[in-house]
Amino acid sequence: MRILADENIPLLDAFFADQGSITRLPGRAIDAAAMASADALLLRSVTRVTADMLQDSPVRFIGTCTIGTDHLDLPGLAAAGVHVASAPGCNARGVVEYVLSALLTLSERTGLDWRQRCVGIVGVGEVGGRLAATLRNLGLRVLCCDPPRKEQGAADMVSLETLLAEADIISCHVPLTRQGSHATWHLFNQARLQALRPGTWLINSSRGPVVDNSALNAVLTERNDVHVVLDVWEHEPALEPQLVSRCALATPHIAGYSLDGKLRGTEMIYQAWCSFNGQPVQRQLSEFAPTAGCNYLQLDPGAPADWQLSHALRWVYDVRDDDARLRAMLARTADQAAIHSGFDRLRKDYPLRRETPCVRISGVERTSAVLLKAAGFSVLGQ
Ligand SMILES: NC(=O)C1=CN([C@@H]2O[C@H](COP(=O)(O)OP(=O)(O)OC[C@H]3O[C@@H](n4cnc5c(N)ncnc54)[C@H](O)[C@@H]3O)[C@@H](O)[C@H]2O)C=CC1
Ligand SMILES: O=C(O)C(=O)[C@H](O)COP(=O)(O)O
Repeated sequence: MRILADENIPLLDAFFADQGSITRLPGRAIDAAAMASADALLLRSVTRVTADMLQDSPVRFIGTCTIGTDHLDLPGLAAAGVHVASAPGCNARGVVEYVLSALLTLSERTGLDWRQRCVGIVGVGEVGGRLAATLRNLGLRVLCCDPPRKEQGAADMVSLETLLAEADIISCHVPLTRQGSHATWHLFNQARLQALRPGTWLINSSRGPVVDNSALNAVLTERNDVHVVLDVWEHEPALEPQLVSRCALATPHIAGYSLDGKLRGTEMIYQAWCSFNGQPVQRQLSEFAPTAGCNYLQLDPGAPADWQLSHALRWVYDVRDDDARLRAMLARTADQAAIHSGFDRLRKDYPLRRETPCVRISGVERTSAVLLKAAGFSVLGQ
């Protein structure tokens, strides 16, 4: 069995070494020629695969260790008899922590308390659903917009127009789709961007083309009341430096880049591989990776509960660091080829980041403990 894999998949050998010979390539270098001599592909989000690209290839299994699948032509691959597996929800908690950190940062910069604002969530699946639950636990008013789920009977959904009219903060968690009645390509087009309420915070950590980037750039030229956070870009790894400079926070598609999320993605694809090949699952992530519950944060017991929450969220993940790294890269070059490689380098050399569930916090009062638990922390001794 010849396995062709993205070099950025962690624990490849631990899970797959005895399943065949593994060839590693940068994800963007995995092309039709490379696929022609592989039986299986293990990918992340940067490798596009269509049925046409596999015409000369024996590939029958594709596993993408990511939530998103828009890089794969799912109908074409299914028609060609290629089995595709993805990793739903693998890094959803990381994205939630990214959004919480962005809210905290915008709150500090604008002086507006994020916990007093109304949040509109567009796309209420693995990420959006967890974000909505966390924010509601923290006492925020949350509006949810998910027309496909509404059609399936989900209650309490609002239209996008209602959400645009009522939400102070909009966070986008839809898949990128280009066809069908709920296509999300340019869901945030010029008209909707212009219709944002004064002072709106708009966060996109789904896929770049969900927001029309050129329309956004134009709208931000006219309006400085809207605060935009972008983790994903319409033409990434290409970036429009002017748009970056107009964003309140700008990061290189790392919202879900917790170590836990990446490792979970590899394990889920290993499980799908075993199922596809009719073989038992013989390995588990816990054999190879440090388990949750290993980090401790000591908070000042006398500090106010809101401070404890902010401090703990910052300690888990601080979006300002990723924003600073992207801006520093852009300050060094205006050359697009260098920007492409700089963008990918920031992702490849991403610092270690662990998710909240592996954090235990000691030394807090009861009010703080309630708040911290609502945000997803386990609180020692409570
Ligand atoms: N920036 C990053 O690092 C990451 C980005 N993502 C992106 O986030 C997306 C969402 O992730 P999940 O929540 O796990 O996916 P999911 O599939 O669990 O949920 C997506 C939700 O969006 C809804 N939806 C589809 N079309 C819609 C529309 N037109 N308007 C409103 N809702 C619509 C679906 O019904 C579904 O409930 C992924 O597809 C991926 O592209 C995911 C993980 C990490
Ligand atoms: O899971 C997804 O969907 C994502 O967007 C991933 O976090 C992207 O990671 P890479 O595949 O680009 O490493």
